[in-house]
Amino acid sequence: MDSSLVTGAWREGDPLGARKFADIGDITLDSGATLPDVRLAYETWGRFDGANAVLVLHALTGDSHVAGRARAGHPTAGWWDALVGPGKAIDTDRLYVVAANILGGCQGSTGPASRDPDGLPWGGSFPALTVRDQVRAEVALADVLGIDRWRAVVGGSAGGMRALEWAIERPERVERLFLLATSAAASAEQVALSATQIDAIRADPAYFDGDYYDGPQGPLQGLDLARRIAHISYRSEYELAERFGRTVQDDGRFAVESYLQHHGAKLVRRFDANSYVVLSAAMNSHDVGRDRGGIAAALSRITARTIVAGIDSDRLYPLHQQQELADGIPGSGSLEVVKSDHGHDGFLVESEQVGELARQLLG
Ligand SMILES: CC(=O)SCCNC(=O)CCNC(=O)[C@H](O)C(C)(C)COP(=O)(O)OP(=O)(O)OC[C@H]1O[C@@H](n2cnc3c(N)ncnc32)[C@H](O)[C@@H]1OP(=O)(O)O
Ligand SMILES: N[C@@H](CCO)C(=O)O
Repeated sequence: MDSSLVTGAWREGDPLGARKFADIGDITLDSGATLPDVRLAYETWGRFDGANAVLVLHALTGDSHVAGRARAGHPTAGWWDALVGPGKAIDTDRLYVVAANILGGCQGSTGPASRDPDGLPWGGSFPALTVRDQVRAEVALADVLGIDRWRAVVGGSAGGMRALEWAIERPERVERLFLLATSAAASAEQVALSATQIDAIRADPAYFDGDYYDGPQGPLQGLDLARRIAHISYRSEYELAERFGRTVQDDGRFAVESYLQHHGAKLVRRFDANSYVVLSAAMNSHDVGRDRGGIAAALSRITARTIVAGIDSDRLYPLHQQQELADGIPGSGSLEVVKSDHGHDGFLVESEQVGELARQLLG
C-alpha cells in the first residue's frame, strides 16, 4: 500500500474524498477477545476547523464512499451524493465530513478477508462483533483524527445503530444526532430476516465455514440469495406491486424476480460473504438496553440535539421503532415521517426530504 495513504489528522493538501487508512491498534471486543492491529478505511470531505466535523455512518453494505464520483476501485458514485457535497444539505463548504468503512467490512477496513496474526486471511475464524465493538473502533478513529466532539453523527439503518451507540456511550462527544430508519434494538423480525440470510450463505457448498479465500470462488450463490431476501424487505409491498405487478419478461422471468436477481448479482460483485455474515450478526446483537438497565435508561443518557426520522412505508424498520427513539431521547423533537413508496431504502432514495431534515439539524 502507498504509505502516503496511511494518515492521521487531515492535512492541508489532502485530496478530498480520497480513501485513507488509519491504524488504530488493538480493539477489545464485547466477547472479551482482542482484535489485533485494526485498520479502518475512511474518506473525508471539507476542511476541519476544530469544531465542524460530521460523522456519516453507512448501512449494512455501504462503505466510506458517501460522496464523489465513481473512480477506480469504486464503480459507483457516492451513496449519499445527493446529500453530501458543496452547498448540499450536509455542506462540505462548511462542514468536515468523515465516513469510515465499518469494522468487519470489506472495503478497506479490518474484516474477515484481512490477515490474522499468522498472516492468513481470518475467514471463518474472524471474531463475532457487536455494534458496540464497531463504535469502539470508530471512537479510536476519531482519536487518531483529533476529533474530540462531532458537530453531528448521522446514520440510517445499521448506520443509525452505530450513531445511537455513539450518542449513548460517548454523549460528551456528540453534539447533534440524526437517526434514520433505525431501531433501539433489533426486533424479532429483523433478527429472523438476518439469521435466514446468514443461513443462506452458510448453506452454500462453497462456504467452507468461511474459509473459502483460497478456493476458486466463495459462496456467491448464498450471498446472492441473502441479498435478494434482504432486498424484498428493503422495498415496500406497494412499490413492488406498482412497479412490477405480475409482469413476465420476454425471458420468462417475473419482472420482480429479475429485479431481485439484478440486485443480488450486483452485490456479489462488490461484497464479501463473510463480511455479510459478520455484519448481519452484529446487527442482530443490537440492543442499546443490554447491560444498561433497559432501552429507556440507555436512551436517557443521550444529550445530543436529535432528529429521529422514519419512512412511512418501511416494513423492515417500522415507524413505531423510531417513535420509541423519539419518545425516549431527551433532546429529540417529535418523530419526523419521510413519505415514500420505497420502503426502508427511502433513507437512501428520498434525498430531498432527508436533506431538509439534515439542514434543520445542521443549519
Ligand atoms: C448506506 C448504504 O447502505 S450504502 C449502500 C447503498 N447501496 C445499496 O444498497 C446497493 C443496492 N441498491 C439499492 O439498494 C437501491 O438501488 C438504491 C437504494 C441504492 C437506489 O434505489 P433506486 O434508485 O430506487 O433503485 P432501484 O431499486 O430501482 O434499482 C435500480 C436497478 O434495478 C434495475 N432493474 C429495474 N427493473 C429491473 C428488472 N425488471 N430486471 C432487472 N433489473 C431491473 C435497474 O436497471 C437498475 O439497475 P442499476 O442499479 O444497475 O442501474
Ligand atoms: N440498501 C441498504 C439497506 C440496508 O439498510 C444496504 O444495503 O446497506
